[in-house]
Amino acid sequence: MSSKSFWKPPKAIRGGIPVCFPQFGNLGLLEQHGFARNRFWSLDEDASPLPPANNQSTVDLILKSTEEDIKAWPRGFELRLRISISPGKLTLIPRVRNVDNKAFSFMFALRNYLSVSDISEVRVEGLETLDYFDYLMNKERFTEQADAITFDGEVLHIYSCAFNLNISLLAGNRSNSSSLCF
Ligand SMILES: O=P(O)(O)OC[C@H]1O[C@@H](O)[C@H](O)[C@@H](O)[C@@H]1O
Repeated sequence: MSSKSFWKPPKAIRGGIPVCFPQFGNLGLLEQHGFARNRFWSLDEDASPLPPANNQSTVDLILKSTEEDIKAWPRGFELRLRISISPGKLTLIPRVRNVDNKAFSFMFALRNYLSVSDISEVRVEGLETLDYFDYLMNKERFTEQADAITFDGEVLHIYSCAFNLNISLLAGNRSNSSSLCF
């Protein structure tokens, strides 16, 4: 967590991996990025069986709709998050269960912060040819042309169809790189 982050409820702290649910950003009537990141989650006592452990430690968390949530968003849900850690790898597996008596749609995102020592040395690879909306340019749509994105100011792009991607964040040299798989 950055030393510049401070937590002043009801605003969420900026850092870690905020879980955006059931709304992303301000694309709805709820608070920014939905309420899930501002709730206390519980340990999931009823988690589905684990796949064979491969040198990894796992914790299962759950968030269930409360009466307060239902007033703002009238759907019955269970949101589960399995967090697994093994050497050099962090895996998060979210699952949403509808416990309502009707179908509902929702938005979900893991909006992770990454700590870098010098932003001018960072390159993000793996987004070439994807379409994106540039939120600093009136949400205009563009197609990514660059084989690597670098940063000399604020960048706020929302990429579409960024699934099954292996995005590399390179800071300085390749031995410092991280891969993000979606
Ligand atoms: O500060 P928050 O609520 O965690 O949001 C972080 C960012 O989330 C993005 O989705 C918004 O487009 C940004 O404007 C915002 O700064």
